[in-house]
Amino acid sequence: MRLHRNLTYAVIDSIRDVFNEGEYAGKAVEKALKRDKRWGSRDRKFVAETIYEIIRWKRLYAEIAEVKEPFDRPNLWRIFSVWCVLKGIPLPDWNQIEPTPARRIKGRFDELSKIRKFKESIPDWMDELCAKELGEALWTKELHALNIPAEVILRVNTLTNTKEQLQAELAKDNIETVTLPNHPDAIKLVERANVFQTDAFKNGHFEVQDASSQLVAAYLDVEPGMKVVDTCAGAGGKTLHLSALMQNKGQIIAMDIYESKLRKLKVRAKRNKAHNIDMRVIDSTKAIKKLHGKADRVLIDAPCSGLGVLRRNPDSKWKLQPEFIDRIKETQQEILQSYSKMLKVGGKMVYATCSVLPSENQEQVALFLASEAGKGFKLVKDQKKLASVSGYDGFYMALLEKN
Ligand SMILES: C[S@@+](CC[C@H](N)C(=O)[O-])C[C@H]1O[C@@H](n2cnc3c(N)ncnc32)[C@H](O)[C@@H]1O
Repeated sequence: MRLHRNLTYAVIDSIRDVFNEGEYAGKAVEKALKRDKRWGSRDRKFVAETIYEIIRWKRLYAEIAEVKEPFDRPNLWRIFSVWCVLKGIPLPDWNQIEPTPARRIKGRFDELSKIRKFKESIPDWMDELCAKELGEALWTKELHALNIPAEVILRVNTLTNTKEQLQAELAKDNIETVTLPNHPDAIKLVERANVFQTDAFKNGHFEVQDASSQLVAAYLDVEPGMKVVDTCAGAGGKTLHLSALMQNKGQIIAMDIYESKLRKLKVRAKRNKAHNIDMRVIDSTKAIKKLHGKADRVLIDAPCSGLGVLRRNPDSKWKLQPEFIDRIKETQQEILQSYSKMLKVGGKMVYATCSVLPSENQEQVALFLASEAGKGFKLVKDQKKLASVSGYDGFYMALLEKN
């Protein structure tokens, strides 16, 4: 493989923005890909994948390169050289690149690979917290799985087409897909492709959604005609799935504290031809009180650490802080206590997160059930999805019933 200067400069600028300026990886990649319209699909793939890889392995590469943050430009190039050598790419003879014997880099790699926090490239605090909660053996396996880039999985929008129709339509664009056992609405891309440019996407025939995430709406056991409150709807990944499961019948009230996210949901709902969704911003407790005892189903897709989705958000390893996790756990319990009141007697509620930490998952549910607000609720079932077991994102979901 021969490295191209312009593509490499785009990578260097992007990792600088993520590491030094706090830019989100997704945003940095988006910006990098806009730099040159002449780049072909292989160039774009190189830029996007290299940025994500260097972000994922930041600690390991920086340790090998013996550089410390904040990284100045020569240090970013040293990190890039480590990436090249470990990929088996000959270092080009450019003036930014110092001649470094590959032997030395490989030697440091072998040495550091004996220590999990370096081998898997993760901050000390995160490694310690997760090992404490999951146990050393399970965490070692899970962390390894969370460092494997996620495949692209789609959820067919059954309001507009069938899985077979979608597969055939994508095949015409040379996008090959396979179905996934136990995930009725999911198909997986055999090879990564920009699905957002397809007519199938523009016509609302699918959404990109991980297989574990697709289990959540189905877990709520909705039926057409019900009144369903999606309390932490965000941009509506699960709201849209609920709408399809309800065959566009009944009412979904999609709530969030951020209006900007609900605005994105509005655009997606239009594209998906999902017509049974009302959006409501939670700007005071009034919005919740109005719905006390009214919902057949309540979904709490709670804000969380996101430790189950590190495969697609590797920059979270560097952005997350332990204090944030402490705060978010308090929010999760407050949400459970308050939003559960919207459920009717006889109704069902799902509490879900994309975290693998028991303290955000089953322990939150246990705390809720033992509290005053949890009286009358019972746990029907729960599922802990681990990337190391399923190959998909880490998720938790609990189904509760109110008697
Ligand atoms: C895991 S994300 C939701 C993802 C979304 N359900 C989906 O499937 O695309 C959690 C959401 O909770 C929202 N949130 C945070 N605190 C909240 C609160 N106190 N009440 C309601 N929503 C909240 C966040 O803005 C975020 O959109």
